[in-house]
Amino acid sequence: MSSYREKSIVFIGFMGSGKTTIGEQVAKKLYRDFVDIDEEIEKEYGMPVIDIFKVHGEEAFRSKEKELIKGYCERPLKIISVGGGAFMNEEIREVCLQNCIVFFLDLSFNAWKERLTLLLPSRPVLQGKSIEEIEELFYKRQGIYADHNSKFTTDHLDIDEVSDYLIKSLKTSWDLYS
Ligand SMILES: Nc1ncnc2c1ncn2[C@@H]1O[C@H](COP(=O)(O)OP(=O)(O)O)[C@@H](O)[C@H]1O
Ligand SMILES: O=C(O)C1=C[C@@H](OP(=O)(O)O)[C@@H](O)[C@H](O)C1
Ligand SMILES: [Mg+2]
Repeated sequence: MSSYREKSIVFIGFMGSGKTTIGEQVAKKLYRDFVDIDEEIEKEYGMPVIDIFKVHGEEAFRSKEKELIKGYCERPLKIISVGGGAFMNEEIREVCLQNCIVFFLDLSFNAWKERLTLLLPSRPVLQGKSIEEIEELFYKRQGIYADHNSKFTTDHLDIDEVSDYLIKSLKTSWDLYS
C-alpha cells in the first residue's frame, strides 16, 4: 500500500465532464504519468472505442476496462482517467477507492448539453438516444459516482481553472494527511 502522497489519482464522472482533458493537465502539472483507460483499450484493440463497441461488443470493452483499471490502480503516482461507465462495476469502484484518491468531476446537465454535439460521434452510449433519454442517463449515472473522495463542479470554469483548483486541493490534503 503506497503512502497517501504517492497514491494514484482517479478521475470519474459522466462522459464529457473533462476527465481525459483535465487528467492530462493535472498529470503534466504534477510531473506524473497520465493514463487514460479508454486510450489504453483503444491501443489494445487497435481501433476507437466506438468501433470496439460495434465489432467486439460492450461486454468485451467492459471486461478489458476492468482488467486495465485493476492493474493501474494498484500502482502508485499515476493520474488515471477512467471512462464514464467504469464505476457501474462494483469491483472497479472498490479497487479505485481502496488504492487511489478518487475525484468526481461533476457539472450540471445544462452545462453538459453544450458539449453534446462534440461528444456524439465518439460516444457509443449516446448513439440513437433522444435528449430526454440522455438526460435520464445523466441523472441515473450520478448514483454510481456517489462513492468518491472529493467532488468538483466544473460549470463556468475553463480547463486551467479546474486543474489549478484540483492541484491546490490535492496539495492541501497531502500537507494535512501525509
Ligand atoms: N472545464 C471545461 N470547460 C470547457 N470545455 C471542457 C472542459 N473540460 C472538458 N472540456 C471539453 O469537453 C470535451 C470532452 O472532454 P473530455 O476530457 O474528453 O471528457 P471525458 O474524458 O470526461 O469524456 C473536450 O472537447 C474538452 O475540451
Ligand atoms: O459512460 C460510458 O459508458 C462510456 C464513457 C466513455 O468514456 P468518457 O467518459 O471518457 O467519455 C467510454 O469509456 C465509453 O464510450 C463508454
Ligand atoms: Mg475520457
